[in-house]
Amino acid sequence: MISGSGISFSYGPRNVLDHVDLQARHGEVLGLVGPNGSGKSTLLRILYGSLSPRTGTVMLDHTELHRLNARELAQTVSVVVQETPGDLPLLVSDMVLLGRTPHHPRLGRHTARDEQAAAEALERVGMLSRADQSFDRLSGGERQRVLIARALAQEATHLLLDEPTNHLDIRYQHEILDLVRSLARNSDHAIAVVLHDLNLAAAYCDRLLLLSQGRVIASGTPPEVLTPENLEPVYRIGVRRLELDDSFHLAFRPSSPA
Ligand SMILES: Nc1ncnc2c1ncn2[C@@H]1O[C@H](COP(=O)(O)OP(=O)(O)OP(=O)(O)O)[C@@H](O)[C@H]1O
Repeated sequence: MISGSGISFSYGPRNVLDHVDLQARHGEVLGLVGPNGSGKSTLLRILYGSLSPRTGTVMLDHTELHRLNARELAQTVSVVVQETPGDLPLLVSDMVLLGRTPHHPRLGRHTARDEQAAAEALERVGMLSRADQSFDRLSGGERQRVLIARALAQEATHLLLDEPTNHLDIRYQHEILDLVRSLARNSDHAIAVVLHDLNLAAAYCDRLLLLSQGRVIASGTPPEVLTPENLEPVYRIGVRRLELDDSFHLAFRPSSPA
C-alpha cells in the first residue's frame, strides 16, 4: 500500500498541499484528479520521494519512504512521469533495460532474465517490434509506451504514473489504462495515477482523490467523487452526469460569462 497522511508542501512561501491524506491499496488503482495547478504532480513527486513533504509521512507498505535507500526505493516503486528524457542516443530495448538497474549489483551486466523482462514489457505495450529503433526517433505516444514498458520491466509492486495517457491516441489511452488496471487486479500492484480525463478516471480507477488548491475536496469511488456538486465549483464548468447501464458519462459545458 502507498499511504500518505497529513501531507503538506510549499514551494517557498506558497502552500501547494494542505494536509492531504491518501491510500492506494494493493489490487487497486487510485486516481488523482483536479484542475491545473491543484497539486497532483507535486503530490505524486512526494509519493516517490523526489520531494520531501513539509509535514506528514509517506508509507510504502509498512516502511516509511524516507527510510529506503535509492536502490530499495527503485525496487519498490516504479514511476512514469511526463519529463521524457531528452535526445538520448539509446535504443528502445536499452531504454527498457534501464528499468532493470535496481536488480543488479553495481555495474552488473544484463542477464538473460533482464532481456526477457524487457522483451515481455515491450510486448505488453505493443512496442516489441520497435526494440532495435532509436528511442529519440519515436513519436510522443510511442515514447510514452516505452517509458511504461521500462516501469513494467522494473517489476516493482508499487506504480506511480503522471498523466500516462498524454500523447496517446484513443486506442492506446484505453489499452494503457486497461494494462494499468490489470497490474492492480492480476498482479496486486498498488497504483496511483494522475489523470485529467475524468471519464477515463471513472472507467479505470477504483478510487479517486479530487484535489483543488492543494486540498482534498472529495475521496471515494468514482460515482461518489465525480458528481456535478463536487466538480462544478472545482472546475468552474457545467457538468452533467449521464447515467448508463452500469456506468456513467460526464458531459461538460462552459459556464456562460457573468
Ligand atoms: N518547481 C516549482 N516551483 C514553484 N512552484 C511550483 C513548482 N512546481 C509547481 N509549482 C506550483 O505548484 C502548484 C501545483 O503544481 P502541480 O504541478 O503539482 O499541479 P498539477 O495539479 O499537477 O497541475 P497540472 O494539472 O497543470 O499538471 C502550481 O500552482 C504550480 O505553479
